[in-house]
Amino acid sequence: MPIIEARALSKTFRVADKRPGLGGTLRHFLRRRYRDVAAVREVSFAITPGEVVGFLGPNGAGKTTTLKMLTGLIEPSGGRVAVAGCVPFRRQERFLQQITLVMGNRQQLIWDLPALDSFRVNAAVYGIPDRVAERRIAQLAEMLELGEELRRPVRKLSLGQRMKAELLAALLHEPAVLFLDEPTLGLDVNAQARVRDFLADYNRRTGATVLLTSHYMGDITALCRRVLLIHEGQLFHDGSLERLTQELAPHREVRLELQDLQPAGTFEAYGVVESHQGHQVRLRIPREQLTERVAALLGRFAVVDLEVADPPIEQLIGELFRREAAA
Ligand SMILES: Nc1ncnc2c1ncn2[C@@H]1O[C@H](COP(=O)(O)OP(=O)(O)OP(=O)(O)O)[C@@H](O)[C@H]1O
Repeated sequence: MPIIEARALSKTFRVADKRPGLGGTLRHFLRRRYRDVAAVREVSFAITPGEVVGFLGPNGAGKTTTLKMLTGLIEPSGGRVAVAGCVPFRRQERFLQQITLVMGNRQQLIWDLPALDSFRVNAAVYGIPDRVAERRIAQLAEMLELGEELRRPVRKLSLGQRMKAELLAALLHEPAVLFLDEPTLGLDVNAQARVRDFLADYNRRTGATVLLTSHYMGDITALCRRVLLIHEGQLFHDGSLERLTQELAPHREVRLELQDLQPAGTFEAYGVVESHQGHQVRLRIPREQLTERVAALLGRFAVVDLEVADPPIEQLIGELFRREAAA
């Protein structure tokens, strides 16, 4: 039984079609014109309990709008959606008790108070008894490596500490479903890694379901076996990141470090030469010919180092959408 299910889920926003300047404002005032923006178009997917799913797509693809429909913040224009057996937009208590939404660019903690005070407010809102709340705060604080910081006003915390405190606040009611929109936004590499480790650990310990958007591919590769890729409001891919990489890049990249210099043109027979400078060579080789070509390279040249990699997924997705836009 899926815990999140979307069927032909759609959202169209009606936006004012106003020309710039005073003239435009006056004209709009006298004769209002609107146009429809189809932010999400017939998106369908099902997520089973315990899955950690990445939600990818370029800016404006419709990720946040989808998350808002899944959490009941906005009403779908079409289709059906169910989360934890509830219709999100009804915002029933039973639903709110089972979900949480964390947005990297918004905060729910009270700026001038210590995070601990905000946690107590949250605990009261969710009807969590004091002793239970204290125990959960202690447990989550340990997992998140938070301590004395929680007694300082939130405004005095670093971005990374604040984000971890936000996560703690969002998880206090032990939701079964976590919707995370850019949870590592703006964090430095170390803080990103800590938030990531925490999420992986939390999922392992509690079996919570996670749907996560991130511009940092590192988050997605570290956490998600499955990814949904959305583009211009439509679902483009639903499956493993590996399969997405294979679909987008039917080749792999081979990087060689040679012992001896070789003349230009030497490697054209082995693949598409992306660069050849001094002892370093980068080749694109079709996946199905990889073993045979690498064996041939190793047989023919003195190779000091060899690395086989997939092209970066950001690059592949970027290329794909540029190709689509040009078509
Ligand atoms: N309240 C709104 N009113 C009108 N249009 C909106 C509204 N919210 C979103 N849109 C439009 O819907 C489309 C999808 O936006 P959305 O914020 O869901 O994208 P996103 O994938 O989350 O992008 P990003 O990665 O930049 O956050 C965009 O064209 C956006 O301008």
